[in-house]
Amino acid sequence: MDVTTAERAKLQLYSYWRSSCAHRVRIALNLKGLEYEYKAVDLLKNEHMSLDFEKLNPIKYVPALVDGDTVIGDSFAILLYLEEKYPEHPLLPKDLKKKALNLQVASIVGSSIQPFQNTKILNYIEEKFGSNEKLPWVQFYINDGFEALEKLLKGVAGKYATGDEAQLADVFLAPQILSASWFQVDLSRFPTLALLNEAYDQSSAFQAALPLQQPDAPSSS
Ligand SMILES: N[C@@H](CCC(=O)N[C@@H](CS)C(=O)NCC(=O)O)C(=O)O
Repeated sequence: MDVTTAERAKLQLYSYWRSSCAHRVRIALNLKGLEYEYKAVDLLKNEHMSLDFEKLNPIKYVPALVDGDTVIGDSFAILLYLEEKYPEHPLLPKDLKKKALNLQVASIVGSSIQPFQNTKILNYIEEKFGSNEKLPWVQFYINDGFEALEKLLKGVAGKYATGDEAQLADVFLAPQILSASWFQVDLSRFPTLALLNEAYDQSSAFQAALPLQQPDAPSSS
């Protein structure tokens, strides 16, 4: 379905600058050339726990997307929605094998890496086992996931993860590789991922989605 410019103006993204899940959606919106209103949700002030935010996403996580009368919580659901409604710059290739690979990469990041580095779980680890256990915990899950991703993408990746266009896999990988650096993960162990990261650094759609470029990032407040 083609969508008019007036309808596009309705997009609102509830985001937190440092959230890797919101970062995914920002990249996709930029790749698709969709304008959106940035609605900052301060996780440090627990704004995601408010009753107002709960109406947007009952599980109380960012991101959430509002498109007219459609409200979607969860980055995966948002990305698949955007993909169907706004087909420009497709994130999923027609080739079934490549499509499955994109979904597999997205799922590894979204289900087998990122949930283990979430604030909620890190607070729990700290409370139960002490603050020293947090970093090795996160590093274990990132390294474990990155080993799988490296095996999957080695020899398959082009400029981007599954070819020469940025697709869903890249939308998930770029924020995860960035947050791995926050947790001092050594990317040189993963040469394919390191090369992809260089491509992300050179893309304006990826650059504009970076945490420090967001209106709620500390340097811009
Ligand atoms: N599966 C969800 C996960 C969302 C999620 O974990 N969001 C994080 C930021 S990346 C969050 O809101 N964390 C708040 C908390 O842990 O309390 C998605 O992909 O949107």
